[in-house]
Amino acid sequence: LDWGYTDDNGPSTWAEKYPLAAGARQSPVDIDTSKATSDNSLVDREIDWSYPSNCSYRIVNTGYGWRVDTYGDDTALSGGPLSEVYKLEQFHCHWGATNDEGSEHTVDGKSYAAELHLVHWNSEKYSSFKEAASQPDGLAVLGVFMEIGNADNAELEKIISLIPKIIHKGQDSQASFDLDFGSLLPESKHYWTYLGSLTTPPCNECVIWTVFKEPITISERQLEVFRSLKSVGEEDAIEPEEGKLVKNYRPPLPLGNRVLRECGP
Ligand SMILES: C[C@@H](NC(=O)c1ccc(Cl)c(S(N)(=O)=O)c1)c1ccccc1O
Ligand SMILES: [Zn+2]
Repeated sequence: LDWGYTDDNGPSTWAEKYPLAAGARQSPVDIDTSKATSDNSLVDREIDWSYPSNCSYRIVNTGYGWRVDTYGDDTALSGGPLSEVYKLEQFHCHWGATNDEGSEHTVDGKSYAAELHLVHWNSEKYSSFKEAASQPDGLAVLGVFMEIGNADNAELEKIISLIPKIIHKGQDSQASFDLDFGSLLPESKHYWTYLGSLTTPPCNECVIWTVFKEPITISERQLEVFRSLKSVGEEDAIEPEEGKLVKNYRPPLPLGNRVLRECGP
């Protein structure tokens, strides 16, 4: 892998091959709640999403984690910090080796056990995800913190049940049952928003970030299934314990002189 999350190819090395990673508008960031400013325009235009509950989808092991590719036809995200309507392209997750780390954004220095990212692109202004990913307002990502709870997350369970089929990099599975993406979001619509980047190479500075304040819960067992994924292909003959994707999060970068806005207490 030319980049990854180990000591020799991890976040501190990315700028060597991906110069954008050293930019001034990088993600994730530590959310310093004392720096967040309320903005009435955010309150007036409530963030709104519509995901049909009968979406078919494909889950793939990209070597960096699992990713669910949606066929975003009748999906829509608008309002809040967004001036146009964005379509859902894919969603994926970041996690750590232990439960006290794993999220990418942190809140006053606190990490959550994992973080879900729903990646949307500005289909009103641009003609493809790829084109949008080269524009400053091209992508809109919803970030959802995940904390350990006793209950399994029922919607995530449908994804988790497919992971044993995609243990190795490059494997994918077409899901047969429906997934209600909306149920992966917290009840409260309160969030922080700022301008940032992809948190993975090539780290394009093209993302309007919206990070929900309220976490959803995931069980320890479910998180362990994530950590059973491998970053290498089936043909890479290595020891059974090697190549496990026990962590795939980028630590926070400086907010710098960017504005951090919030909607809701
Ligand atoms: C390849 C790698 N990155 C993406 O897929 C990706 C694409 C666009 C965006 Cl905007 C983001 S992000 N993290 O800024 O929301 C991540 C990846 C990471 C983790 C799990 C699976 C996986 O495939
Ligand atoms: Zn992500």
